Amino acid sequence: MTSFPPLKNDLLLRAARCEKVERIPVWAMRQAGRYLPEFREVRSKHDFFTICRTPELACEVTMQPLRRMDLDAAIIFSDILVIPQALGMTVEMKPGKGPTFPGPLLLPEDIKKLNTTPDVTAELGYVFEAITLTRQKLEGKVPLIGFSGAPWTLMAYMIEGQSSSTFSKARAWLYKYPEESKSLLGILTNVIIDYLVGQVKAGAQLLQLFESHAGILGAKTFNEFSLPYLKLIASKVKSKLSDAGHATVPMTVFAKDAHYALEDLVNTDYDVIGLDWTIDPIMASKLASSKGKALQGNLDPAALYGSEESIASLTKAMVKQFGTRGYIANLGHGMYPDMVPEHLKKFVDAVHTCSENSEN
Ligand SMILES: Cc1c2[nH]c(c1CCC(=O)O)Cc1[nH]c(c(CCC(=O)O)c1C)Cc1[nH]c(c(CCC(=O)O)c1C)Cc1[nH]c(c(CCC(=O)O)c1C)C2
Repeated sequence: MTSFPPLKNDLLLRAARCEKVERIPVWAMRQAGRYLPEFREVRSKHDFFTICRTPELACEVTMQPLRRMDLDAAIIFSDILVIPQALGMTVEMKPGKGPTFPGPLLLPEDIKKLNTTPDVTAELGYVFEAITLTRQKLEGKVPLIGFSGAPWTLMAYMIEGQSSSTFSKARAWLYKYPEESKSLLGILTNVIIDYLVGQVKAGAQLLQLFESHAGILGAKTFNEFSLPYLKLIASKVKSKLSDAGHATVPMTVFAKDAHYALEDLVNTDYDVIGLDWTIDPIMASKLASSKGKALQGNLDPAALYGSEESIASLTKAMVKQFGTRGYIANLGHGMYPDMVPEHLKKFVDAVHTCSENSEN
């Protein structure tokens, strides 16, 4: 096992375990990326997936936001779509269009064309290397978050072939081919489990699952095609790490727009439930605290388009609603590319100022 510099700021990990904190930890989804001029500079010289596949470049862009603001976590620079690539699919990142699959899954027979049991270290070892390098480079400043897309969200892109407001092709599979859909979700689940275990062994200190397209499912389809796989991932990642004699790490599930599933998610093995901005903090806090779960979120990212004064007052109001125990401040979704870094800094500073010395 690689040894790393000791962690100097463990606020995120303590909050994730609902332990006492001196102040509330804060980070932002998509904190590394296109809204930062220094990222655009790197991106102007390299293809998106080349950055992901080159540990020095991935490490550099992971560190960029930390140089600008007092974030309490780093998140490894990568993308959820590296898993479809590991299964043998081609994914291109087209500027202005986002991810594109030239050969999406059209019919269940296409599943047979996938490499359904990839050697995760051979295919995704570059992510593990980037994590190990970044842990060294962080020098224990803050914890490093690893992540993966959740099975349904990955399946949605693999069938749709690109982003979509309805993902109607992917949703059609759930009704036309329910059994084949479950078999694809099972294939993805197995790969995700090994991928996340590998990330922890490489140095990730918390794991986040992005079920970014939970909102296009309903309560019934979520219960059938998302929740069972999310549950399996949390329990298996933890048991596999324990069986390997490795310490487990806290796990966060972010099922965007799955307001209908909050109670179910609180009853899983995830330690932290990520909330989008449509969820009422007080209602969510009552649910989560009764089960000893932490919450993460949930300022509307669009609030960062407002004035610095309004960012500070909205942040203060949000922190007051969530309380200080078992809470990680974040946005309710990722940064948008046209945002100004100074406004994210204002959000981060506002969390610090209004939560310092909070005792509970
Ligand atoms: C965690 C993460 C992701 N992508 C990137 C990161 C690392 C950066 C960070 O968080 O700091 C870099 C990351 N990923 C991408 C970019 C921009 C690409 C470029 O530079 O051209 C960056 C910086 C490309 C990408 N990749 C994806 C999209 C969204 C497409 C859609 O709207 O449907 C896009 C635009 C898929 C994707 N990728 C990711 C998600 C889950 C989070 C979310 O819901 O936003 C999703 C859905 C996760």
